[in-house]
Amino acid sequence: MSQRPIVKAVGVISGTSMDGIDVSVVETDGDTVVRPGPGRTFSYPETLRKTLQALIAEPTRAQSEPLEDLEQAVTDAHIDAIRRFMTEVGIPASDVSLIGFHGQTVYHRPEARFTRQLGLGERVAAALGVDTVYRFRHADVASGGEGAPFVPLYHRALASKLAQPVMILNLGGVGNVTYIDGDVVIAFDTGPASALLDDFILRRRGLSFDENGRLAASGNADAKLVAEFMNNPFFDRPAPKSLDRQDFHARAKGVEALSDADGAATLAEFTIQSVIASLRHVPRAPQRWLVTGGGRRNAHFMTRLHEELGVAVDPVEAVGWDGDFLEAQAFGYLAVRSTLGLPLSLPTTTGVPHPMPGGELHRAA
Ligand SMILES: Nc1ncnc2c1ncn2[C@@H]1O[C@H](COP(=O)(O)OP(=O)(O)OP(=O)(O)O)[C@@H](O)[C@H]1O
Ligand SMILES: CC(=O)N[C@H]1[C@@H]2OC[C@@H](O2)[C@@H](O)[C@@H]1O[C@H](C)C(=O)O
Repeated sequence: MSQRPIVKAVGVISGTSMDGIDVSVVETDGDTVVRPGPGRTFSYPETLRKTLQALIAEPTRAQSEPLEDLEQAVTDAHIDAIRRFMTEVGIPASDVSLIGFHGQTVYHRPEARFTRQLGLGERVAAALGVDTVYRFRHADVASGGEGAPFVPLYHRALASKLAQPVMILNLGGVGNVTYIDGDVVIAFDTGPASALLDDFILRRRGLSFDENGRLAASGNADAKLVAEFMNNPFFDRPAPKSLDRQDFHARAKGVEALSDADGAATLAEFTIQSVIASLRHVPRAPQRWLVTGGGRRNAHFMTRLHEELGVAVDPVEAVGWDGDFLEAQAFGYLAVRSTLGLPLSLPTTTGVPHPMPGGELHRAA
């Protein structure tokens, strides 16, 4: 039995896809007890989303401009999302002990000990009257860690009763895996998930993603180009390792010569092969993969993964989790861990020298 009190924490994140602000809630002791609640996604105002998309395409600006107005606007969009969430699911602020506020990643360069998430924790705490934890990744990066992925300890808590080893795969803008086998937790970013494909479909068709992977499934992947993409030292680099959303964009230009369908098929295959390459960095091949993030809705990804891996590949809903809100819940869970001084990351999840606490707490008053 856990000795720690169980509290209600709201977690909020906008991922690298910038497709919306995800808010969810978890009741937890910050350790082994995790009871996920409902979640909601709220879109950024269109102009704000466009501003952010333009910003991440210009790494020098994302790295060094002060971006004060933008950071306020991003924060206010999150505050609005949390307010709407609490109203819609009927949880008053007075019932919430803590908010875990991830913010919006706009630039991530752990090798330079730098990661940037736009978001003002003190503004959230003051506006909502709830203690708020933010800046989750900073202590990790400052001590030489990758600063990502951070969801693995939440995966571990959720997966404690599943047959192991099990692999949890998040297909967001960037892909990441968590390998869990008892006390062994190995995590790392795998490569692009939907980011390259999303940007390609937007350029070619004016659509924000390839619904159900239909276009990719209708084309033929260019094997030579896929092999070229995969001929990248990143895939042999031992874990832990992490990526910026834009890391593969410059190298993926070869698809421009292809038709819409073949280009989509080629980029999708790059994602699949980069996921398969993750097996190079785990001790045993898991007999089950659980897929979370928006990419689990891409039927072409799921079919190809199953064909290549030859084992069960299921959306996380197969074990009762909600693949739209695991990341939001994770930052609620990590906020509680932060206030307890418990580690948020491990040498095997981010490469930190020792299990690393982190996050900064802003009191509501
Ligand atoms: N029905 C669908 N068919 C195909 N792809 C989909 C579908 N629904 C969502 N996606 C993909 O999922 C992406 C969003 O996934 P998700 O919300 O998990 O990303 P994120 O959390 O922003 O990213 P990250 O985990 O990298 O921070 C979309 O950009 C889209 O490419
Ligand atoms: C720096 C950053 O925001 N990284 C994201 C991104 O999106 C997926 C992958 O790359 C993962 O490493 C991370 O997000 C999740 C929430 C994580 O930290 O686990």
